[in-house]
Amino acid sequence: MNVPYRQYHGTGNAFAVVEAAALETDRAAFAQSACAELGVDGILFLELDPETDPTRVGFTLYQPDGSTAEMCGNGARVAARWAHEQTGNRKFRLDTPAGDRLADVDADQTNVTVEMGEPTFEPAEIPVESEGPMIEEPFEGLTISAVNTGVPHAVAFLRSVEEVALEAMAQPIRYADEFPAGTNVTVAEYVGPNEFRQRTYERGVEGETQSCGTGAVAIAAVAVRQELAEAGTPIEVSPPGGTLTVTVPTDGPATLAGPTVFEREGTVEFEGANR
Ligand SMILES: N[C@@H](CCC[C@H](N)C(=O)O)C(=O)O
Repeated sequence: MNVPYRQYHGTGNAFAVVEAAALETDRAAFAQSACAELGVDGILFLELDPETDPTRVGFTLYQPDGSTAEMCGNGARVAARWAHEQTGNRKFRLDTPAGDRLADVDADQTNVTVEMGEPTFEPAEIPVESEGPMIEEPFEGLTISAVNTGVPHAVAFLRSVEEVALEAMAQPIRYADEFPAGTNVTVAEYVGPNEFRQRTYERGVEGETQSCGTGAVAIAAVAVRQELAEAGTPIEVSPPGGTLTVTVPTDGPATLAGPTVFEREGTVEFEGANR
């Protein structure tokens, strides 16, 4: 069968959007082959419910290794952009495995802001095996803080993120027994007040991506907690693929904002059947 897709990226984090009804079975196998064929970091299966206000969008992300993730910051921004193109609306409620997330598409039709939920440092909610919040602890050669921003991140602040061998540094942490669900590994560099550089090794992609939205929020959440950035004010986080703006209030959900880009549309051949 041929599965239609539309491809986008959010600051370099690339996704193919497939309407949920187009493929209801064998999604893991489809994601494994389609991500490799299209060169994307995930397949977003999206389902619109135009009867609701704001319009509800069912959101499921399958990753290149066939796993699903509870949340994806850039994927959520791409999902809202796609939903805007389908409906003309600008406000959406994304129904993700991590919970409902409100998303707003700017009048420019490309910039999207998503509510990301409240970052948590509670070990059981990350999950990480630790007696208390894991903050600035020596772990597998880095000093890490563990936080869940919809998905788990181990965040390490470094003098510079540019030259480091990220995959080699990240893998022992990503697969450590202390993280029973695995973890994304994000390194951060302080550039100036409320400004950081980012690189992230992503679980599920099993490599570095050009951008990671939950990782940007994780950096901002740790920075606010460590008083390296100010709560409730815009924090600029720059992964290799662009710049994201994050806010982390003292109470309430963090937000993630940034550009989205439509790249192409087409069909992917798949040997499975839509049963
Ligand atoms: N790229 C995403 C994060 C996707 C999920 C992650 N790989 C995981 O398995 O936890 C983002 O923009 O947040």
